[in-house]
Formats: sequence, C-alpha cells, structure tokens
Amino acid sequence: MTDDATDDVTDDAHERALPGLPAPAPLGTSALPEGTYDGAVVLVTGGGTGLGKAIAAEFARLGADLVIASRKEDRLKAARDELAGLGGRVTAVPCDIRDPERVTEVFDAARQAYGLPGVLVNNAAANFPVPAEDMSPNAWRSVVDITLTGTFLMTREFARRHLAAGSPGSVINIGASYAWTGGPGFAHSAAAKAGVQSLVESLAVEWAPYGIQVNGLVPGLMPHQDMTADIRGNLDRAAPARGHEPDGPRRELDARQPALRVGAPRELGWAATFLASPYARFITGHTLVVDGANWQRRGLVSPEVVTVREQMGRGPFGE
Ligand SMILES: CCC/C=C/C(=O)SCCNC(=O)CCNC(=O)[C@H](O)C(C)(C)COP(=O)([O-])OP(=O)([O-])OC[C@H]1O[C@@H](n2cnc3c(N)ncnc32)[C@H](O)[C@@H]1OP(=O)([O-])[O-]
Ligand SMILES: NC(=O)C1=CN([C@@H]2O[C@H](COP(=O)(O)OP(=O)(O)OC[C@H]3O[C@@H](n4cnc5c(N)ncnc54)[C@H](OP(=O)(O)O)[C@@H]3O)[C@@H](O)[C@H]2O)C=CC1
Repeated sequence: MTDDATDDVTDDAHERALPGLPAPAPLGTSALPEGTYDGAVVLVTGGGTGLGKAIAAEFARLGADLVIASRKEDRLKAARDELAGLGGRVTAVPCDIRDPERVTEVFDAARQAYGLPGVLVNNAAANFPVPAEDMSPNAWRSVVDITLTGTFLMTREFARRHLAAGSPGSVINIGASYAWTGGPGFAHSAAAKAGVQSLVESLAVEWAPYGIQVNGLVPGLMPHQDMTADIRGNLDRAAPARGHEPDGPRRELDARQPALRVGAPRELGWAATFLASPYARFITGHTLVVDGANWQRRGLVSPEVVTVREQMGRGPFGE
C-alpha cells in the first residue's frame, strides 16, 4: 500500500538550505502495540480513497476489521482488495451518507459482517473552489449536505446503536482548519467544517456519560493520487507540476508550508489510531491538528490582496 507524499518528504530534504520538520517514520510502522485493534470493528466513510484509505490502512495494520462506505462501488471494491492485503477483513458498503436509510443499511451490513463498529471515522466530505458569488444554491447544498448532514447522520446512527447496546464507542470527525479561519473560495466547505467542529464539541459532552468519545482530526495539506480534479486544479494554481509527474513530488508545495514539506497520509492515520485507542480514553471533545503549523501561519508583512476571482483566473463578476 503506497503513501503518496512519503518519498517526496524524504528525498527533497537534503536539497534545502533549511531542514524543515523531519520526515515521518516509515510506512508500515506504528507507535501503538501490535494487535491494538484485534477484534475491533472500524467504519470509515470515504475509506476507498485518499486520506480515508490511509486511515483505514493504519487501523488494519493494528488488527481491525474494516467497513468502508462511499457512493462509488468500483473504487470501494478496489480499495477493499488493497486493504485486505494488509491482513484484516474488509467489507465495502455502497452508501450516500446524505440518505438516512442508506446510513442505517451501512450499520446493518457492518453488524452482519463483524458486529457493531466500535470506531466511526467520519472522513467523507465534498469540496471544490468557487467564488461565493458564483455558487449555485445546489452547489452550496451538495457540499453542506455531504460534509455536515452526512457526518451528523452517521454519528447519530452510531450513537443510537451504542446507547441501545450499552457499549462504548469512539467517533473521529475529519475536519479542516478553515473551520476556524474561514476559507475564501471554499465558503460552503468552510461553513460545513465549522459545523462538524461544533458537533465534536456538543456531542462529546452529550455522550461522554454513555462512554462515547467524539474527537476531531484536522489534516494539513496531504496530497494524494485520488484528489478530485477541482482540488488538484487548485494545487496546480499554487504549484504547477512543471517537470513532475502529475502525481509526483511538487517541491513548490513543500516550500509553501512552515514545515517545508507537505504531510504524508499515514501521519493522519497514526493520529486516528491513537485517538480511538485505549491510550486516549480521557480525550474527548478535542481536535487534533496534523498540519505542521500551517494553519497558524502569519507573515511579518501582509501579502498583497488577490481576490478569489483573480486567483481562479475568472473575469469580473457578471461579464
Ligand atoms: C483544499 C484543502 C481542504 C480540502 C478539503 C476537502 O474537503 S477535499 C475533499 C474533496 N473531495 C470531494 O469533494 C469528493 C466528493 N465530491 C463530489 O462528489 C462532487 O464534487 C460534488 C460535491 C459536486 C457532489 O456531487 P453530486 O453528485 O452530489 O452533485 P452534482 O455533481 O450534481 O453537483 C451539485 C452542484 O454543485 C455544482 N458544482 C459542482 N462542481 C462545481 C464547481 N467546481 N464549481 C461550481 N459549482 C460546482 C454543480 O453544478 C451542481 O449545482 P447546479 O448546477 O445543480 O446548480
Ligand atoms: N487532502 C487534504 O489535503 C485535506 C483533506 N481534508 C479532509 O480530509 C478528508 C478526506 O479528504 P481526501 O481524502 O483528500 O478527499 P477524497 O476526495 O479522496 O475523499 C472524499 C471521500 O468522500 C466520499 N464521499 C463523497 N461524497 C459522499 C457521499 N455523499 N456519501 C458517501 N461518501 C462520500 C468519496 O467517495 P465516493 O465518491 O465514492 O462517494 C471519497 O472517498 C475530507 O474530510 C476532507 O475534507 C481536509 C484538509 C486537507
């Protein structure tokens, strides 16, 4: 199982004047004891691609049985086969998390396969850059429905089943730092992620008495080969893949991070396996940011303002 940003992180470091943050430990290793998740069932939405697949992989390496759920069956099946190669059992369930009936079916399928999942990773989300004034009502609705409502529906179903069974559980919501800062050009996604962040804080308190933890986990820039064309296009604007393969290293992206490197997907996976582990039982309502301090970045001198329209190469509104 590959981890797209890995080689980039290691190979480029010696060519820079400053070292940046050290490269992560090798793919396939873990700080947690072998077998930490033996007998556990972990449900990851959007577990067939990108960061969701990387998170699922780290749970699988530690012994978990996996359930991955998203809309596109072909991608789910390919990921299932890849993840099964890590040793554990994997079930892929097609599901649109916006639909409460489909959400119920995912949990039924999981229960039938391995039992009620003890860990839910709400990773599925939707996003594309668009100036707010150009955003159609349906574009807004699609992103908010998938990212915020879908996360709520999955979390609600998870909690209802655990409350009925009297069993503990752990929820991890994958967020984005523009929940706090705002996200010009991503107004829909930033608003939805702010809602997801709020759910972490509300539900952690509401459900702690029942033994259910709810935490947030925020990735920094972690490029991977499954990125949508819209998101890839956005990275191209920041750092054209000149002279590189489209999925290959992009040194220009590294140079834009305080860490002088982008994140490797496994770094997010490791954080997820820690948050849901027996070593993090008193951590709830917390959001862990794995982004090399990029979200706190400020310059001594403010850069010139460039509108979202200009950044996206769009002419004046209405023309
Ligand atoms: C950057 C770092 C942070 C990263 C965070 C992430 O989340 S990365 C994770 C990123 N991963 C993902 O996002 C994965 C999942 N994403 C997806 O499946 C699609 O991107 C989806 C969100 C559009 C949902 O699909 P769907 O089948 O439910 O919907 P649909 O196709 O029917 O479109 C609905 C409406 O949206 C409109 N619209 C669409 N694109 C654009 C655009 N570029 N511009 C403007 N508008 C656009 C479209 O025209 C339509 O409006 P209309 O015309 O009816 O008024
Ligand atoms: N990559 C990055 O640098 C960053 C990512 N993030 C967050 O990390 C998470 C993963 O992002 P990333 O891996 O990059 O993105 P991907 O586009 O690879 O993953 C999104 C996943 O969500 C699934 N999905 C989308 N809509 C639905 C739906 N309606 N029902 C069920 N599943 C759905 C998709 O599968 P399918 O199409 O089959 O439904 C896909 O597997 C997201 O929450 C994102 O916001 C945050 C900051 C930075």
